[in-house]
Amino acid sequence: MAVVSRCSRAATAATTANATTAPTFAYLIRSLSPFSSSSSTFDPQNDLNNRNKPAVLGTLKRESKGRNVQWVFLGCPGVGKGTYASRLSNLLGVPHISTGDLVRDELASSGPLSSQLKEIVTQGKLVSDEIIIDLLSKRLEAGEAKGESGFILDGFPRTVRQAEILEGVTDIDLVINLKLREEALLAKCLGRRICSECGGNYNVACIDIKAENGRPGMYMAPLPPPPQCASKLITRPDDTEEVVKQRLRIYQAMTRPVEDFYRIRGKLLEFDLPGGIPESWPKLLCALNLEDREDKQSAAA
Ligand SMILES: Nc1ncnc2c1ncn2[C@@H]1O[C@H](COP(=O)(O)OP(=O)(O)O)[C@@H](O)[C@H]1O
Repeated sequence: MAVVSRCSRAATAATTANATTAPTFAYLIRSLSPFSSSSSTFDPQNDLNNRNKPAVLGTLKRESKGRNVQWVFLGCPGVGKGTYASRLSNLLGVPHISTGDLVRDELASSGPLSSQLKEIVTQGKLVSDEIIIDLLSKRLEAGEAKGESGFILDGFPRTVRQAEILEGVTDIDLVINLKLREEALLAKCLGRRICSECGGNYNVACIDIKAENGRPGMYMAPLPPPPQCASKLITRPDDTEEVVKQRLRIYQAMTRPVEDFYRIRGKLLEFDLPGGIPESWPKLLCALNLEDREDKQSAAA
């Protein structure tokens, strides 16, 4: 996909040349986390504000000029964080890092954490900050080794504590808060399907909310799999009605406050999804002052 930036702060960051922030960030997120061996008694205020933060952040902020984007996606389960984060990642050439995917990879690996994680995830609960930061640090370190720079985070931070840790180690440029009408969220989660072979994400739900009491209707077409994937579809074990409702409750309790965390720092971009990908993608690009030339060309063809 080709990208043209039209002058927002966010888009400017997107198109500037790469620099060397990623190594520092992966190292810092591990070393500043409350669980690193160098920090035995953690008090977020003391540790981040007084002890570690000023020195390392000074270095990081100097180095971060002219780097790739460092964005975060927030939003309820089923809103489409993965879909839009992945599209922006292709457009901007930065990695899309989903902590939900990291957890699922760890589960699939049958490593030492997997039985513990399985119980937490299938109950719709949050994994501990310790485990999630460890998984994220490893992913960032692997990315650094491949020369990655910048990121679009999806699913992290999910608690104010995670947001404080992240804010202590790097400058997040922008937090995109995706919002979708509540009646669509459950149906979207229940309609999610993954191809067990290629990992492609599809959705069999057809959302058709009629206009009512002055509220406009909303239509979201299904995203069907291509024929070669159709017989290999699986459903995430945590996408059952009971577990999705629990995840939505946990989002309200634990993640909603993260929106305020970024709102008061002037980093939150609220984006109400108007419908499915064909309506929402161009509007999201417009809100970000970005343009997807290839998408436009294929639409015009
Ligand atoms: N930042 C995080 N903190 C704690 N747990 C997480 C985090 N990210 C992912 N998880 C775990 O992985 C599960 C799946 O995450 P994700 O794919 O992002 O789901 P959702 O569709 O609910 O946004 C979560 O329900 C949670 O158990």
